[in-house]
Amino acid sequence: MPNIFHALESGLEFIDYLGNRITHSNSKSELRSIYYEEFKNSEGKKHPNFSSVLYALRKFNKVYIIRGKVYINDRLQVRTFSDQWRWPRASRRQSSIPIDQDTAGRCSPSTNNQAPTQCPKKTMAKNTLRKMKLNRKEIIVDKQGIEITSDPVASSEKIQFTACPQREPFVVTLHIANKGPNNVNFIDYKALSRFRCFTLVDERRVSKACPLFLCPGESYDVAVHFTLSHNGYFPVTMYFQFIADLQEPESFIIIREIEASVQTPLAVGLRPVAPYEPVRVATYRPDVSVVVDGEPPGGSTVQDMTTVVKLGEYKYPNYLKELAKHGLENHDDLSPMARKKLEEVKTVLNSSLSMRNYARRFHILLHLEEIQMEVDIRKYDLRSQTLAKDKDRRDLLTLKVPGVAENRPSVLRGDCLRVTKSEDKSFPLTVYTGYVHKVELDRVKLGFSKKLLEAFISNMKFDVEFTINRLTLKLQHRAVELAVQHELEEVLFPSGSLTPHVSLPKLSMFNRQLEDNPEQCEAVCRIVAGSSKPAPFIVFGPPGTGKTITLVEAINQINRATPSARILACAPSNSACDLLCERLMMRMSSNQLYRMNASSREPSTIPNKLLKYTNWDDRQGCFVFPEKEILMKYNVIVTTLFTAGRLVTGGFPVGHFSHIFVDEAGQAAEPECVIAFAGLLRAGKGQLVLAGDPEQLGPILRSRLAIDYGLDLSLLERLMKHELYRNFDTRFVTKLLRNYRSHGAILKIPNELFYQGQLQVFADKIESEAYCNWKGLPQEGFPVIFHGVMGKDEREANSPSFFNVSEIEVLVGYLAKLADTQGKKGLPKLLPKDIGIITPYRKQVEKIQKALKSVPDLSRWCDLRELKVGSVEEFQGQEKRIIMVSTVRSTSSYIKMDTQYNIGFLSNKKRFNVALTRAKSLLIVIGNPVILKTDPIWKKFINYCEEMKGYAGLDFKYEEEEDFVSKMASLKFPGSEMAEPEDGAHQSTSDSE
Ligand SMILES: Nc1ncnc2c1ncn2[C@@H]1O[C@H](COP(=O)(O)OP(=O)(O)OP(=O)(O)O)[C@@H](O)[C@H]1O
Repeated sequence: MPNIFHALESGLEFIDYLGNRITHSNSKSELRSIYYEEFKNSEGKKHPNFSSVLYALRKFNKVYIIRGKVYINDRLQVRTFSDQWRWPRASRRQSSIPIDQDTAGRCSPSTNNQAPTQCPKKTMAKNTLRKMKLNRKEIIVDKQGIEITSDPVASSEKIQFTACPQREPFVVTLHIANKGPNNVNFIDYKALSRFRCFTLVDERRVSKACPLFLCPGESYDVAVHFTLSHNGYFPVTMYFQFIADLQEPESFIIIREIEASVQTPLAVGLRPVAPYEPVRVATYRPDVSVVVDGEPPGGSTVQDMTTVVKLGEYKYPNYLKELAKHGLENHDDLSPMARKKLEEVKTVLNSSLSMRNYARRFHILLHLEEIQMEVDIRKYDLRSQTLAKDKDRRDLLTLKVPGVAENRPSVLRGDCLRVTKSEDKSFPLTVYTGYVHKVELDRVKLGFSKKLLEAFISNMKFDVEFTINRLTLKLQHRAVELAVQHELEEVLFPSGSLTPHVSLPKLSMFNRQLEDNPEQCEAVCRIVAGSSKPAPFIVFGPPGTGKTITLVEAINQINRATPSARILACAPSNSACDLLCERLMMRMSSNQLYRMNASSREPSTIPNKLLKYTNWDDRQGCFVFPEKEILMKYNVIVTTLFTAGRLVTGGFPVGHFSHIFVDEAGQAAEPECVIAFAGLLRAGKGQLVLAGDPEQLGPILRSRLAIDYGLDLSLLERLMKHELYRNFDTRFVTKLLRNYRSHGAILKIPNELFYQGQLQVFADKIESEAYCNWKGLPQEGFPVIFHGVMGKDEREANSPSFFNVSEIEVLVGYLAKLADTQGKKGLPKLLPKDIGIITPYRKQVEKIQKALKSVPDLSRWCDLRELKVGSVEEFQGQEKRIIMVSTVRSTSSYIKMDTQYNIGFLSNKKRFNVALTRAKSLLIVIGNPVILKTDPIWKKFINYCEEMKGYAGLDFKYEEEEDFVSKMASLKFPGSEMAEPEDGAHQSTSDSE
């Protein structure tokens, strides 16, 4: 809150400044425009915002306001100026400048392209931005004799400078010279940027109210004083307006772009390795081809488990592709078959899900998803790519695929790519299929036929087509069919009528912590007793409420009570399965517990401590799938949902598993979840247990149609709408609400946003308050930091992924502080494994990992590899003492792209929820507040941090939206009216994708 006397002083100065332009009553919005456009930043002084000034003037009876009009109190003496700042000077030298008087009495030079007043300001502002981008070349050049040079000198059309964070101002001087033969009037200039990290200084205080007459040979300096105390990237576009010919009062514009970068030396090592150049997309080649098959990575898997239940092909009918193309609407282009089937398909999709339409409906939805996947994968095709011989294995070729680590495209070990020689114009065309042997950060290693390897010469160019892996789709198709065949109606659509009332056993818990939580204890007892059978039992609850712990306890109890019990424990992701395994291995030997990985998993991602429980055979250097009979001896098998399908294929008898658990069940689409039990579970005999939270990450799907007809609904979420579960009948469901993970301040916003404030804070005080007195906190006792950084989201070389160096610098600064303070003044000793860094883009992960290695302050930690850096998906179900989040985004026009590719934090509330609920004691979020605040959820979080004084970093105010819009709308640019653009937080005109 600015000092009221300071605001009053500014207010009086402003009234003085208005001089004879002030009338008895002025519209508030007009005064606001003049205040921001002309007065606030033109005197090298820090004036408060307009509202504070107006408030002070009213408070001291200098003005009063009635219906949006500001009335000057008659008793107030308005000083009138006649020095060089005011109109008299202008009129003295060039009285012939035509001045329009607008409704508020403001004077402005007439322009022919004055925007109509009825045009909404926001649209005008957006048009201005669009025009600036489109006409950049035209408006940046010197013209009509005016030349604008700068110190520092511009290179590549930009005035760029890099500074270390500093308190002293950095000055950019703009030298405006009239080198032409005619007089020119310098009538106005503005700095276009939302950020107030600078002040404008010019001796004569040029403005429309006070233009400057430049004779040939005359020049004038304008200085921009930057105050740069924070890391980041601060672009400012300087806008200069002139009138050349006094008879033809059309103004002309010249702009200059300034880019200030504030960096530490660390940033130098993280710079883009090469300018971003998007990969070129292939053009389509003829369909008729001869296919030469490559070498799959078969030698790297030992398959002792024979195939008993074959997986069908489940190809979609052609008519469905036609129907999908037209959004399941009738269309003239439809074939007679498609037209005939349209109603049938729509009837199935529009009817509510039941056992009668179960398989048919999911077949259609999965087909629609596949059709969309086929369309989407074509976007990644490449042309004229060079393959290279692999250094380690000469029988493999490597191909650069820049987005592969972010699943753009999704490529797994064992997948197949099709390549053709770029110059090959033969007919039919020869297509070589290459099998993926290894996926690395930005390249894949491929096994091709001998024929291609023999003909291969370096620098040979190829066109590449990616293909989709149908295995996961086929497994889902088979699962929904098996669910019907094995009559799982009471599992999928439980009536509750077959569920007997059972008495609950009295159990002493392995994990004594659970004994203090009646809900967890009851859930364990009910699962052990099978109280919901044949209906599934659901453990439901927000983050950190002990769902996984409850499942693990139940598994241990079953194992003790019934050693002959056979348990399958699944989750959608490898990381969630690893976590289950980690917690189970505390009480189970490697003879009892088996972690079965898919052969497509990259072996290096398996945590070391799990190795002896897994099917990775270090001696043979490959994954092993043992015989069914051997596997059936394990008490507990842990697999992902998809890999559970391998057990069905291997012929595990129906009913072998007495219990099937699915953790993080809200993350899987229903057919994916069904893979874990269809063909394995005998209804009535086996117990299915689901645990999850629909507010955390859900299924990722591509087809809009499939989503609209419900494929994105998890089985857990669907069942939770069912009467038995909705009313929390304790025989079927336990709702956990005690959060044992996090400090209350960390939970506050997710709790309000997603759980109606029902979550209760039960975290251990010593652990959760461990960082409340850390000296790195802006506010003692509040272990949440939002650190505002005005960074730049960059890309490099061919990679579509983003990174933000300024955010990494800030992040590393916090890490260094943490490393330095650990074990001191009551702080716990800290190890790299206690910290997690979440960021949505693979490139940022890579750059953070690089930065970690290069910072001397962090070298005291010997095993930095244990500091996990990854996406939200990799953190679902996990927790760390300290979580740092780098949001990366700093340009709003990319947000749509993030939504399209299912990455990024904005516009995905589930990702926000998971990321912000992983920390136990300290949460540090680093991001661009302007961009993030465009999202209501992030806005709430940042406002909360500001209110609680947990806000750090970028401390200068950015212009309020209304003021910025007014300023932009008032600018005059050449060029026709454009469609609405997207506005960015960076107002540099060169922002481009
Ligand atoms: N009854 C309890 N008493 C004390 N601590 C507990 C209790 N139950 C769970 N915890 C602890 O709470 C933390 C979160 O548990 P867990 O990972 O099982 O939660 P979750 O509900 O599965 O979380 P998420 O939804 O994020 O996957 C763990 O550190 C666990 O040890």
